[in-house]
This record gives sequence, structure tokens and C-alpha cells, in this order.
Amino acid sequence: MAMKVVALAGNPNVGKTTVFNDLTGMRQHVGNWPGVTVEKKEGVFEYNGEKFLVVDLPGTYSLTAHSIDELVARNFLLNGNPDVVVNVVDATSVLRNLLLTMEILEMGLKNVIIALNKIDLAEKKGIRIDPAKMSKALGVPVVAMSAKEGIGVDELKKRIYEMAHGLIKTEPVLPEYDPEVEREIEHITQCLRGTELESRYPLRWLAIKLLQRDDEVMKLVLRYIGEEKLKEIMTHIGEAEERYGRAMDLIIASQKYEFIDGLTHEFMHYTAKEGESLTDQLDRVLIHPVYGFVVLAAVFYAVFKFVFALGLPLQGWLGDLFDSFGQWLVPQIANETLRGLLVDGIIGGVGAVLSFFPLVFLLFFALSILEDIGYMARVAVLMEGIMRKFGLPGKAVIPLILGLGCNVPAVMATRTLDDERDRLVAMFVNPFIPCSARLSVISFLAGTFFSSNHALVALSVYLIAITVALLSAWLISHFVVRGEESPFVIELPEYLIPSWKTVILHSWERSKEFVKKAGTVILVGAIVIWYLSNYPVEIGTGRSYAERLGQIFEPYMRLMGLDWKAAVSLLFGIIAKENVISTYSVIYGVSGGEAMLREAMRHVMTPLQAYVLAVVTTLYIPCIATIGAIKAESNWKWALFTTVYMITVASLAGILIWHMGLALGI
Ligand SMILES: Nc1nc2c(ncn2[C@@H]2O[C@H](COP(=O)(O)OP(=O)(O)OP(=O)(O)O)[C@@H](O)[C@H]2O)c(=O)[nH]1
Ligand SMILES: [Mg+2]
Repeated sequence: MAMKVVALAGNPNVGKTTVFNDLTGMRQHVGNWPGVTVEKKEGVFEYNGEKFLVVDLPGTYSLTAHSIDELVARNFLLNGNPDVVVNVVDATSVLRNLLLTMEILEMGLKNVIIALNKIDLAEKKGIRIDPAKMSKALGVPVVAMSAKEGIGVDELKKRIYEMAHGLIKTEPVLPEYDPEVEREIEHITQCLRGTELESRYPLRWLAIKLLQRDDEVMKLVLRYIGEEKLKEIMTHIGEAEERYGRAMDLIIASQKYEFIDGLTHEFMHYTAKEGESLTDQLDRVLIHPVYGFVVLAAVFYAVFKFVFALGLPLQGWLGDLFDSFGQWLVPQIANETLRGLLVDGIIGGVGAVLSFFPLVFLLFFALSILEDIGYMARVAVLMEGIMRKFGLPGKAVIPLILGLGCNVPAVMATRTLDDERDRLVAMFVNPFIPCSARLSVISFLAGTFFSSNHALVALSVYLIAITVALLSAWLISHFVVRGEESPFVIELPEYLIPSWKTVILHSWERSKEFVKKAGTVILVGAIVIWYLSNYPVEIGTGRSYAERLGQIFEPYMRLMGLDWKAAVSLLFGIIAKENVISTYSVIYGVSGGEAMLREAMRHVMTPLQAYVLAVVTTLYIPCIATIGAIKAESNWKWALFTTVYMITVASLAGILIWHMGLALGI
């Protein structure tokens, strides 16, 4: 006998995955952040000697076809023929949650059980719900639960068993609309009757979705009734909207809401609260239009301090470890080519990846904590207004801020964005944000050439980079990955103390993935660069492939006032941006440390040229690790497009600054 299938559906962050884990004993990731589960996950539990397959669907606010998540959930409910649908409802916001419940019931599903979760929290907030009365009002079983504490799990299993075996009779309540809307629904239902649709889909649901002009349903219906008839229906809807003076979508939504509001009075009431909850108190400061930003700045400053104070020494230490390993290997290998390839190419390359590991891990660690506490949702709310102006959602500010440290984990952090289009844009502009490696180049050049006001000069480079990033976000979201703006719905979860175990596990998983995915790209890059700088003769002679390549670019570099040496340095900067400076010391054959290099460079470069070099270094290309990360998170094409775009922008900026500087007589 095939296993009975149980689908878990509900709004984001209501505790579906917690219920799933309770049922199946599995350990899926639970996060205090809406949108944690984006694909459906499956697991099995046993009751009364029978096995049930549980499917954890992504959380959605509705079942319209706005995003992939919503479609995944809807298609599963519509076509997956689950034997039982468990609709997880958050007891602390029943009104909003029941909107989805109503949509599920409107689909004509008769096998729905409501898991009324987070009753512990609801009680604390003074919300009293009577499950028996709620069950009566909705016509389906209601199981009160506190999934986090494992309360109600056994009853839920029992109900699922009974439902799957037809031992429960349900009479789901359906929202009632105004007579006029009902007439429209009836009219469309009539039009669809008699077609093949009738045996496959609930006609009333199709009719309501057509009234809401749901794209996917329109496409579906089109296949069965033809263009002519669909057009007729849509014209009819248009006329009805004209009579109302409002879109049907809005009318239906508001009437549904009123219906639910009336319903809840039958089973829910509020008792007097003992003052404000802690979450409310905290939010008065944390999402305050002024203090909120002060806290935001302080929090991210602390994250930076933490990550870099701890991460940079570890990075250096790991780097040294690989160096000494290489040194140790040198006398062991007789073949010179093999030795060079292994020690300088491969170990150098792998070392470069692995030495990023502490930074990546610590960043994810800090992020996971902020996420689990519930703070990230507040950041999104604070930044929404500003970021939207540039075509990005508020949450996208998090990866941008992280980019100041290192673009690699920052690119990976774009995963917190739900919308694919938003993710692509956020990933695309991220490499423009100057990472700490570029900070070292910028501060070296500023310090060497602009001793009196080097901080100001460095700051100006940052400002240029951030401006370019935001403008690019605007450009890309308006012209390349156009699409509907994802609606801004985010819940503000209760603040929680994070669980250290999940935080550590989660950051470990994420950073491990970085090494796996970005590793190959970096390795290949390191080998290529090694080859270019050792053949046919070693670099520093002016005749290595790397230097010859630089010389080819000389005319191009001249456009921005730079020479072939800059081209070679920038080439090596692709491996890691800090190489831009160290390459100069190789080319000039300076071995006497930083002071001598500064002296040597002052002789061959003007401050204007140095400034151009600083800007170009900041903008010209993502380093290999970042390219690898973008490729891992999207695809090759997007990584390549980002790279080409950055080279173009950097060249334009370089040329512009050089000529403006000349014109101003600097
Ligand atoms: N107080 C309380 N918190 C709960 C309960 N169940 C879940 N939570 C918390 O609610 C948050 C969200 O839980 P998840 O299980 O990830 O929610 P989800 O519905 O799977 O979320 P998405 O996958 O993002 O849609 C987590 O912080 C849980 O610890 C409960 O019964 N009581
Ligand atoms: Mg989940």
C-alpha cells in the first residue's frame, strides 16, 4: 500500500518546520525569519503501525501566483493529491493566518486539519482561543499546539490518522461574499461548467481566481476553454469592476477579511494584557525611524569588530600554515615545474580559499545569531524605504554591509532574499562594495600620495564605489532583470534567545558550502596566474607572459593615465585584491619593505595617477573567490556578465577621473 501523504501548509514563520520536525523526528533548519523553507522537504512518521509521508511546504501568505514559493505550495495542494492537509496557523495572528486557510478551503479541500500553533505565545499575549469553538466555526478539526515544546504532537498524529482513513467528517466553512460578487462567481462557474475542467478542478475556486486575474489560472483555463471564451469572461469581469470602481482582487480580499473577522468573534477574545510585551518594548526603539538606525549602525559595527578582530589573525595564521607547508614541500620534490605548480599554484590557491574560511564562518555565525534573535526582520523594515529607491528590498542592505568585509560571504548572504530577481540584483552590485582587501590598497595609495588628507581621499573612493553600486542596482533592476516588485510583507517575529547548537551548525553548513563551491574556480585561477608569471621566464624580467600581457594593454591603460605595470598588478589583483600593491614590489624589484616601495612609487607616479589606480582597483572586477561565489549562487552567465560590467564601469570611471583631473590641472 502506498504511504498516505500529509502536506504542511501555512504562512511563513508560523512553525511549520518545527511541527514537521516534531512529527518526523528530523532536523530541518528552523529560523526565526520568514522564508526559511524555500523548497518542499519530506519526511516520514509512524502512527498505529502505519507510515505517513509528510511534506513541509514553503510558507506563503496566499495562494496567488506571485512567487515561486506560492506556486510550489499551491500546485502541491491542487495537483499533489495529499491525503491530509495540515494547515499550521499561528495563534498569535489568527486573523491574518485564516486568509490562507480560507483560500485552502476554497480550493474545495475537505481533508484539512488546523494545527493551531504557538498557543504558549498567544497566552502570554492575552489571546484566548477555544479550539473546540474554532473547530465548529470553521468546520474542520483544530489541534492546539506548542510545537516548540512538543505539545499537541500526539493529538495531531491521531487526527491525521483519522482524517486519512475517513474517520472524520468535515464541513469546511467557505467565505461568503456580497450578493453581487456571488453573482459574478456564479456566472463564471456556469461558463466553465461542462468543460473538462469540471472533473479536474474546483470550479468555484477557478472562478474566484479568474476574478482576481490570476495569471497562472488564466493560462490554465485558456487551455480548456479557448481564447474566445476566456476573453468573454475577462470582459465581463472588466465591466463588473467598472461598476464597482475597484479591482475585483481588492473587493474579494476585503470581503474575505470581513468574513474572517466576523468568524473569529465566535472563538477568540482578548484578555487584558499585563502591560506591553518585551518584543513590543524593544521594537519601539529598534524600528524607530531615528534610534533604529543608531542601533543598526552600532550592531553592524559590533559585527565587524567581532568578525575581523577574530578572523583576520586566524586568516593570517592559516595563510602562514600553508606557506610553511609549501616551504616544507619544496625540498621533497625534485622536478622544478611540478614543484612550482604544486607549491605556488595549487597550495597557494587552496591556501587562499581556506584562509578565507575563518572570516566566512565568523560572518555567518554573527548573521545566524542576528537572524535567530529576530533582528534581521527589523533591519529589513528600517531600510525598506531607502533601498526600494534603488530597486532593492530593505533586506538587501545586509549583504551590502557585509561586502565591506568580504564580498564572498556577502554574495552568499543574498540567500536571505526571497525573490530571485532581487537576489540577482543584490549579487550583481555586491562586488562594487570595497572589501577589506581593497581597503588595504586604498589606504596604501592614499597614505603614500596624499599624506596630509589621506582619510578624506580614502573616504572619497568609498563614496564613489557605493554610489556606483546603488546606481548599478537601479540600472539593472530597471533594464536587465525587470519584473514585478515583490510585495513587502514581512512579519516581525518575537525576539528569541538563539539556540547555540543551531547557530553553529547552520554557519558551519553555509561556510563549508562556500569552500566546496568557490574552491574550483579559485584553484583554476591560481594555476593560470602561476603559469603566466613563471613562463617563459620569471616575472620581474619584463618578459614573462604576465608582463607581456600587461604591455599589450598599455595603450588601453594610457587612456586613464596608467602604464603596463598597472595592468600587470590589476591582473594579479584578480586572485586577491591586496596583490595589486605587492605586485608592484615584484616588478620594481623592491625587497626592502613598505617604506621603500612607497618611495619608489612616488618617483614614477603622480597623485592623480595613484587616485585613478585606487578607484580602478576598487571597481574593476570581482576577485576570483567572488566570481566563484556568484557562479555558485546563480550561474556562469551571471558571473560573467557581472565581470564584464565591472570592467566597463571601472574603465569609464578611470578615464573620466584622469581627464577631469588633467582638465582641472591636478
Ligand atoms: N513560542 C513558540 N515558538 C515557536 C513554536 N513553534 C515554532 N516556534 C518558533 O517560530 C519560529 C519559526 O519556526 P519555523 O518552524 O522555522 O517556521 P516555518 O513556518 O517553517 O517558517 P518558514 O519555513 O520560514 O515558512 C522559530 O523561531 C521557532 O522556534 C511554538 O509553539 N511556540
Ligand atoms: Mg520552514
